[in-house]
Amino acid sequence: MSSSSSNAGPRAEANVSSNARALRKLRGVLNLQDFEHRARRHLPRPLFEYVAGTVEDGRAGRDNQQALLEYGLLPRILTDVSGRSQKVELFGRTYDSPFGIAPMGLAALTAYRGDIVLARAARAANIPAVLSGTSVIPLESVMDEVPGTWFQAYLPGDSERIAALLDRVARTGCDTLVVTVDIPVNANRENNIRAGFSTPLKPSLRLAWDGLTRPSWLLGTFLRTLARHGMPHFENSFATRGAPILSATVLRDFSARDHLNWRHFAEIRRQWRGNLVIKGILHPADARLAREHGADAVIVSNHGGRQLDGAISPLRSLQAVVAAVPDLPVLVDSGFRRGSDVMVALAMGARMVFVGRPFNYAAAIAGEAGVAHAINLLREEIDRNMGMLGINRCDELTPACLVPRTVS
Ligand SMILES: Cc1cc2nc3c(=O)[nH]c(=O)nc-3n(C[C@H](O)[C@H](O)[C@H](O)COP(=O)(O)O)c2cc1C
Repeated sequence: MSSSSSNAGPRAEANVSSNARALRKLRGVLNLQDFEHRARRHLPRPLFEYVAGTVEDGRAGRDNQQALLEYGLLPRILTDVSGRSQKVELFGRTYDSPFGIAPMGLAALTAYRGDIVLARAARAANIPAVLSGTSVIPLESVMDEVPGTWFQAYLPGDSERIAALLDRVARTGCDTLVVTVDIPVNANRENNIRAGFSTPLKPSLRLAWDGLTRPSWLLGTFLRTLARHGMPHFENSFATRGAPILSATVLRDFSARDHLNWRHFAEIRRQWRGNLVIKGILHPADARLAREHGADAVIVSNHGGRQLDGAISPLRSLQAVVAAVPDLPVLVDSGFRRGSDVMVALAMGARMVFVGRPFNYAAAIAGEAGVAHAINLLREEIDRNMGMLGINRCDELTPACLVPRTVS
């Protein structure tokens, strides 16, 4: 018997038992919101607050929920919905659902190998996933393991450093670059300060206690990462490796993000040959400028309520953005949790919706099986809702499917 076949038994058994463990953790998780309660119990408080939190008074975050309540769906009946398909086409590729996984920094700190876990689950379900520029796994490793993953960059207003990073990204074979533009200055995340979260994390008794009281995260994510991959660093902010994630002294380099402007974007367009997406637009005029400067798609977003407090929900400007750039795919994120939420956005003209936090929690709680479960839940909700709305395809969703409602 070859050594590989003699190992297959124990390895297969280990996989079965880890799947069984994951399934146990997912029991009772019936929708995307359910992941949050589990994650609160699983993650150390500073990390949970970092993911869950918004900014200042949480107005932008609340408006993401409020705006969704202001639209109802108007079903048609007896239309024969037996041919339902939620596939959508984007950049010449057909995805199996009209949603994807938004970029989230430090995903490998909340879940073991989080960025890879998210990307693998997305690939298995044939939906897009975006690797954050604030990630701690080198983008080369992620792109090697999961080709087709998109990459998101936070760029400084510095042509040389932009060019060097884009060179690096292009060398990985990545075909879709997302440039996030709604973070010219650091947001006022008071909740992070209160919860003891900072980047880099500063070692302290409180942090140690927060970790010790979450042993499954401590052993299964943090210590496992340290043992197998060493101290995580910010790997993908620039062309070269950045600071370690746990450090008493090092400051993250945010330099010159406030210098970034359309001239840089034009340079990016000249250099980047793949699909170019601009993330963090709310104003229709900016969508028009994005198109004029060569963007291939825009993501209408208020960053999940994490940047400008008081910023409107992207849903409030979505239709105006679609009207401003009718020939460009318009994508959207911030606060979408239900299949019906996704459908409201599609009815307003979005091609695809991105979802953040719930996928992060799902990876933290149950790894790839957790993310697959989250994707399936949302996919099934969309499928059911298509049936009940009387449609077979996403492009049948139009403003005629929506009725504004007055919410007191
Ligand atoms: C923990 C966390 C980290 C994030 N990091 C990034 C990032 O590195 N780059 C980025 O463009 N957006 C980042 N975002 C914003 C998301 O891409 C997305 O816009 C937002 O989460 C969508 O809102 P939702 O979480 O309510 O679905 C982050 C969001 C969260 C929750």
